[in-house]
Amino acid sequence: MGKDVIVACDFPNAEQTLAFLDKFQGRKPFVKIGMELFYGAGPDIVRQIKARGHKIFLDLKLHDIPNTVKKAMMVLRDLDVDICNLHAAGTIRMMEAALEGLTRPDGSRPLLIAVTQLTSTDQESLEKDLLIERPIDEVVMHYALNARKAGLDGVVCSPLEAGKVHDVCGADFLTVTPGVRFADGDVGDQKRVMTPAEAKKVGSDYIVVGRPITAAEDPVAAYERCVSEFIG
Ligand SMILES: O=C(O)c1cc(=O)[nH]c(=O)n1[C@@H]1O[C@H](COP(=O)(O)O)[C@@H](O)[C@H]1O
Repeated sequence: MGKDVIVACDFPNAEQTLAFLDKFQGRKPFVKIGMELFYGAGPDIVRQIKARGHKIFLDLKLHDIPNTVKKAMMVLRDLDVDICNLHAAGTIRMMEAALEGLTRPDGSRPLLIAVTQLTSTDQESLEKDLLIERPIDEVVMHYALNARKAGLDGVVCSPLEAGKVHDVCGADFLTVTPGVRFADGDVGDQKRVMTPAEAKKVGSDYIVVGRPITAAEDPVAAYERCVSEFIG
């Protein structure tokens, strides 16, 4: 899979999501289904969006004991999505168990990536709330290396860390990067942000963009702007 813009469809139900996707007419953006939509609409929304021809990143950020994560992944593998994720903080063993669960009997599986540190976390909250007294990019690299050791395909991180993750883990280790904002846009609750053009320069493989597209007056124009800045 090449570089792409993934649209975070953070809506509470199927109706709003499908009405949003209808605006794109012939185009089929790569879609992220996160907790809000999955909990609101259930697994059927994955099948519906897949049937419309979109690639899907199912962002449920699993984080539990290895056995529970493995069994949950065995359920998710039948949804036939393109990318799944979990929290790297769940340990290397948990990530290995997830990979076992996600692998189908014929050996095929969706890509699996691990969240390193959420893009809403900054150095201050890392130290004060999480009691991790290390530079945030060092923590991200450590978690990325753990994900690679477990056999995962890449990580979710800020575009600020994408270049270094590639240096440390290899050029083909995927960097899927939310925390993307236009230069003239609202940052909201994101802390570690870059523009789509900056994310391109530092070598992010995918950018994940939600509100700058979904809350725009013209979402299709906002999506096109992301594509032209990030892919050119
Ligand atoms: O795993 C994710 O997708 C994710 C990880 C992370 O560190 N930060 C992050 O923002 N996300 C998701 O990326 C999307 C970003 O949305 P916006 O902030 O609206 O662009 C949301 O759906 C988040 O759940």
